Amino acid sequence: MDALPIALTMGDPAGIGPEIVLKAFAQQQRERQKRLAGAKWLWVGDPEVLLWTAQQMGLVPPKLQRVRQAAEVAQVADEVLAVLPLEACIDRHKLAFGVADGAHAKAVVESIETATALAMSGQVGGVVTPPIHKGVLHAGGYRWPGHTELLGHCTGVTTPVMMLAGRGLRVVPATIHQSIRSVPDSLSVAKLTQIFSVVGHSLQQDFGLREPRIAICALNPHAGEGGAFGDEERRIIQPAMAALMGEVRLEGPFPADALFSEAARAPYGAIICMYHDQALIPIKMHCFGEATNITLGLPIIRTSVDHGTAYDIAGSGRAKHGALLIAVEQAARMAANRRTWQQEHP
Ligand SMILES: NC(=O)C1=CN([C@@H]2O[C@H](COP(=O)(O)OP(=O)(O)OC[C@H]3O[C@@H](n4cnc5c(N)ncnc54)[C@H](O)[C@@H]3O)[C@@H](O)[C@H]2O)C=CC1
Ligand SMILES: NCC(=O)COP(=O)(O)O
Repeated sequence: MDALPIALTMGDPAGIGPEIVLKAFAQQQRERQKRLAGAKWLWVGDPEVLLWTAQQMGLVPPKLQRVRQAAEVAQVADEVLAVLPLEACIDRHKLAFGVADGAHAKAVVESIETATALAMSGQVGGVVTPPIHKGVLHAGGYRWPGHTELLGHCTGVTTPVMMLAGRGLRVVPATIHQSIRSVPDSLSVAKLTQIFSVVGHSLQQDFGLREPRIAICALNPHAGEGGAFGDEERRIIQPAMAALMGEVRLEGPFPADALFSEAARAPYGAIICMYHDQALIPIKMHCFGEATNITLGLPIIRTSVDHGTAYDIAGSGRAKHGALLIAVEQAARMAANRRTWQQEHP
């Protein structure tokens, strides 16, 4: 068993996050012996949210034990969920499933910041984040569109990189939460070079691939067809690839529509895409509910589910929790891989 617990953040209290934590923790307990890492969980959030969710949904309320620091988790019994409460609270009398409420943003952000600080100081092995609602953060006055950008801020990393991985496919959007209109202007040689380098390093360090090959998607249809409709491939993507020649095995830029057949993608450890949907549509078609959202390039391990807050089904009991269990296992596996890598590359 990993000595360090995995921190789970609170996520959006009005979405399906608390429900999938309750269901996943119960399953994790039932299958404790066979589950990969067996790391203990530390839920960082307002305990009232879990109790309220269980009560509203008629679920057996979990046994919770409040702790003041991560080191206490080792003493918490296996069948009990350790909880690190926040300073900011959620008003359970105003909490309603499926309602985006900017008043929750402070606690949502504090949970992520606290868990990240625990990981930065080596008190937890990684951070797993149930979904947040980006509109809630925005309404609460926060400028980060999502976890990825907030985690970059908390860890002092200027280019945090999003990856979604599942059933043998790993995709990376080079641009994330921004308008499609703004995508071409925000691609630069420097930015892509940084992302390509982060992905190459992470495939070795976190995923244990020795000499990963990485496919790069073009931005334009048919990779611009020799400049007939778009020249970002020639002006930006190719020079970024050239800058890493001999360091990272990059191939492309390929027309994106041709890359996602099983045969085309088979040789690659990851496919780097130029914008959010170019990456996320194929992975969600491939294995929605089983993929993990991972932030690369951070000094800590962070994984998440591949889905959002699902307000449309929050409170109905229909939320599937499999992606959360997979995300926890992925975090534990990455932490182990990273430790091995660091021992071999002091
Ligand atoms: N990791 C994160 O924090 C993520 C947050 N989001 C945020 O979530 C909010 C809602 O996003 P949507 O685009 O509506 O995507 P969504 O993933 O929340 O929902 C899309 C569809 O999938 C269903 N679904 C999602 N998760 C499910 C589960 N575990 N079990 C059963 N059905 C499930 C929903 O009911 C809905 O029909 C947005 O604010 C978005 O930004 C979206 C993706 C990831
Ligand atoms: N579409 C993925 C997503 O929105 C998750 O973003 P993040 O909160 O992990 O940055």
